[in-house]
Amino acid sequence: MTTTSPALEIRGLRKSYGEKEAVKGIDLTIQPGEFYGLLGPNGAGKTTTLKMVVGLLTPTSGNISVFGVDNQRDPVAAKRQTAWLPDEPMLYDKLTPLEYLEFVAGLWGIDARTAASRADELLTRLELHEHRNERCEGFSRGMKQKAALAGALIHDPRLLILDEPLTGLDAAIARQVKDLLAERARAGCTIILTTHIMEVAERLVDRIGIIQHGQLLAEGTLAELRQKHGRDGASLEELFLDLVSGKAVAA
Ligand SMILES: Nc1ncnc2c1ncn2[C@@H]1O[C@H](COP(=O)(O)OP(=O)(O)OP(=O)(O)O)[C@@H](O)[C@H]1O
Repeated sequence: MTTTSPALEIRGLRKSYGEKEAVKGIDLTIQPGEFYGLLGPNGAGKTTTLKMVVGLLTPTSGNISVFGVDNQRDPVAAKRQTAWLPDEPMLYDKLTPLEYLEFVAGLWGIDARTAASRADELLTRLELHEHRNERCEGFSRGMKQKAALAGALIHDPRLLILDEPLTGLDAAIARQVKDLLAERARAGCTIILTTHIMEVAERLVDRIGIIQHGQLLAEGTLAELRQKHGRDGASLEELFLDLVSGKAVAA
């Protein structure tokens, strides 16, 4: 591992489920501190790609390095630096958020004092502090999502990967989550998220990758995407729809 390594480097990544090839040779480099949005239609291969990055799926071929650590050669070291928030996070419903965070911190081997202070900070930041001793089973979807996000952040990961983190959240909770992510990004955390909400990608992320049929169709900042595709002033939604429908030529 070196300090100059990209936060994430993917080379020639492929994944087949039986006969079906879901990811067809993706190359992607994300630099430390970048906030990256992965967009694509349903079934494009976003979740499959990210699950390979976090070590939940084994690639059919290709390489993935997290801060210079090959995630197949040294999966534990790669995972230590990474957090994964799936689209349907699993919480232990019988635990309170505080117990859940203590439990997750314990899995990472974080000492009790550090865990308690991080849990306190995260629960306060996400406005869950007053519910810290209530069981998660009575929580709304948004509260559960926030507790799961706190769990993902408890080991202070350098790379945070979130699959559809804002789906199904009301406006107030979505704002809290977006603000926390923007804050983490400003503090230097590398963040990758998938979303179908174009406004989120447009406002929150630095760089966008569009995946379709298991391949990276286009990549860049919004300004770069507009320029590359000759669509001055176009919204991300317009660009996205033109690219995936083939009206704009991918570059
Ligand atoms: N466990 C699995 N077994 C077989 N096929 C799968 C499996 N998981 C995903 N697929 C298929 O692989 C392709 C890519 O799926 P994936 O979930 O990665 O897409 P996605 O871009 O995340 O989609 P969405 O936006 O709908 O979440 C799809 O055709 C999907 O049906």
